Amino acid sequence: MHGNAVFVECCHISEQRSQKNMKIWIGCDHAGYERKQEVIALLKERQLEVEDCGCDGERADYPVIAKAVGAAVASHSGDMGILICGTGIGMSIAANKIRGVRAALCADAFSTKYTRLHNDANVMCMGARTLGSGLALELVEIFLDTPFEGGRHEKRVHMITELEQEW
Ligand SMILES: O=C(CO)[C@H](O)[C@H](O)[C@H](O)COP(=O)(O)O
Repeated sequence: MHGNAVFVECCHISEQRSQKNMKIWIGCDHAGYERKQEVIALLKERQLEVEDCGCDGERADYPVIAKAVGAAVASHSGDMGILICGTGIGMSIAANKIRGVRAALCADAFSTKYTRLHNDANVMCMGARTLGSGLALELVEIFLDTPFEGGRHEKRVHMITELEQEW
């Protein structure tokens, strides 16, 4: 195999490996419970390791769940989080308060792809009352399958990390 092809192949294999080793931390409030069950089924179909941080269908306050998922993602480098509430907004506001979390509200394919490519988002937030099941599951696939592009975006993501130390 040509040197460059070997490199590309190795990157591909290591990407697959890191997907296999990666854990997905998932959580929802009462509004997102049913959608969360669908997303968990998809993740298991993809043989990903999933940790459910609640709730179990009972009424729940989204900051509590956002904290559980956000703290887990922030302390396990390479892992990712999925948070679902009514709109996804409360979850994203709360999760982004945690140092190391880059949570993105995902409601369309383009933004979902680019928040991985450009922002290296590590938590995706979705609204169960705003997105249908088909689109939500498609967005999960896009989020998981899109790598961070690096390059000029590295510096900007680093600047976000610096902001976390400053304020
Ligand atoms: O936080 C939210 C809005 O940003 C979520 O959509 C919650 O799920 C919503 O606020 C829950 O509302 P409910 O009337 O208590 O079901």
